[in-house]
Amino acid sequence: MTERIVGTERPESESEPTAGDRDVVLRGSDLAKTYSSRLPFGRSVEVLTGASVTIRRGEVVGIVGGNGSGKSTLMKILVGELDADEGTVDVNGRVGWCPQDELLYDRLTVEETFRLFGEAYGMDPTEIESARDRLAETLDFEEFLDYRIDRLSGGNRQKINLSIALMHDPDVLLLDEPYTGFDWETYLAFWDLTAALRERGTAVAIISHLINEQERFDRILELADGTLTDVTDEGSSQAGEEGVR
Ligand SMILES: Nc1ncnc2c1ncn2[C@@H]1O[C@H](COP(=O)(O)OP(=O)(O)OP(=O)(O)O)[C@@H](O)[C@H]1O
Repeated sequence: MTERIVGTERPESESEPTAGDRDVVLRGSDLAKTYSSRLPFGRSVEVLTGASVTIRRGEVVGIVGGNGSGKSTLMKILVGELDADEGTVDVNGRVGWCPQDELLYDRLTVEETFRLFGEAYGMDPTEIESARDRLAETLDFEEFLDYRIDRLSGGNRQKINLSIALMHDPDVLLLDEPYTGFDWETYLAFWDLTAALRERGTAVAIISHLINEQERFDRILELADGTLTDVTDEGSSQAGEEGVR
């Protein structure tokens, strides 16, 4: 089971945090994960073998890797949805999480969806309304607020999925393939939103196959063979090989 340390308290044995450490909002250290087969002669899948990642306030980090390299597994461990076999996750602040598979309920309207998740986050009705209206304006879904989720297009569902992860103003936002299905204008609006979050000190980690504009990221990490490597300066040489374009 992953050891999760939430908040600013650190084990007594560790030395005082440095100024750089105080900016750390999320840290995964030496994470290992193998999916065991339930079948007697089935194959186990060793996905993470000691992956470490540190995410600091106000940075935008891209996480790339081939299909099946373990990006979603890593994200699920970082947000606490899945336990690692080994390693620790250290969280300092509120986490927002936008998974690849939407967490939306088909029969609710967009408005009801905001209310449901807002209440779960402990927000009051005024805070919920103002977050909803701000995000609806930025991502341009104001006209769909009274639509049921199952009546929305894929791109609009994805906008709501992203907004739900954002509405409680998290300190670190983890996004798994966030712009799949976005049209170009929404893609640009997404980056405006990310720039505004970054400006406010929110950290944003984005899993994507498609990193076609590297300058939008402060760092790019590649997940391969179970570990993460910083490839920020060699991104272009990875093109075509690992999906960094
Ligand atoms: N619940 C599970 N049980 C068994 N194996 C799993 C499970 N979830 C994922 N896997 C396997 O673990 C490996 C990593 O999967 P994961 O979804 O984390 O990769 P990914 O990099 O996010 O892939 P993609 O880019 O295709 O979305 C894959 O081989 C996958 O088949």
